[in-house]
Amino acid sequence: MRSGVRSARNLGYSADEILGEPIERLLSEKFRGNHHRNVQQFARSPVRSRQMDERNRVYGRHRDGTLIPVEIAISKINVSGLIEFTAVIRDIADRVRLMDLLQKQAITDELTGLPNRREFLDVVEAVMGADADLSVFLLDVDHFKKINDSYGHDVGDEVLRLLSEVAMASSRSEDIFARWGGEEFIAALPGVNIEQAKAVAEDLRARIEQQEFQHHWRNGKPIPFTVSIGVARRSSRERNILELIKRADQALYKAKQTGRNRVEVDPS
Ligand SMILES: Nc1nc2c(ncn2[C@@H]2O[C@H](COP(=O)(O)OP(=O)(O)OP(=O)(O)O)[C@@H](O)[C@H]2O)c(=O)[nH]1
Repeated sequence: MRSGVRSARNLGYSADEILGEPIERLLSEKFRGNHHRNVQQFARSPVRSRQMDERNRVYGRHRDGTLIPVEIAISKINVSGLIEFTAVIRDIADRVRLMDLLQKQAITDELTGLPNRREFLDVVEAVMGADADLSVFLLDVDHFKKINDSYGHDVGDEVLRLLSEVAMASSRSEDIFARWGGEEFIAALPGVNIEQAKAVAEDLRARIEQQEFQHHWRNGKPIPFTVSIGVARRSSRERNILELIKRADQALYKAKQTGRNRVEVDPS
């Protein structure tokens, strides 16, 4: 099919350059193959207009070769038995960028860059169906209020960021580590039994106590802090992530009650 393109400035062409060229030239390879069939289908269907937008992202090919997300509104009219098509192609790169950003912000904790509570629950619920081992731990900074009160809120924030870096550096790619809220963090360890989970938590607790990491405080002086951790393993057939977290929380409570800077395991 020859195009009657009037203007394709957003794809890098002037009207003179593109008028009469095959419209496939403006499509990415992925859509080129199916283009002819799609047009035929649309021509035969009773539908008179269609809109393709970011829900089923379509990409146009810019003259310089880059792909640009576009929205295409296509409609047809019957002119004395001849079907004519009109397509309006709109560059939606800015809109797509904004939507991607908003989507990312909705699932990310701003301070640490970790997944937030909602994202953690969504991701872990997806792996809850598997029958393999799954353990979680809840981690809480000890006397964090005192850190804020003694050094200021900014330093408190820095402690939270540092903690998330240390925990992320020691976690595996399949682990899900997230900010649960405030000074509480949570980890899901797929394929890990309770003894292994306890060892992972104990290792992290000890690394933090011994300050085995690089500091970047303003005056170079480390701020000593410790954490308490509660660990629980999914019992057989347990499918409710909140029940599992509740048991980890009870273990955490016990760790706090029995002196802090400890790892406690849920007995069930
Ligand atoms: N700097 C900073 N502080 C926070 C943030 N979120 C929560 N907090 C503070 O964390 C503190 C938590 O205090 P508490 O719940 O009393 O717990 P704690 O002082 O850590 O005591 P224990 O948990 O019993 O060891 C509060 O003072 C909150 O204001 C944050 O994002 N940044």
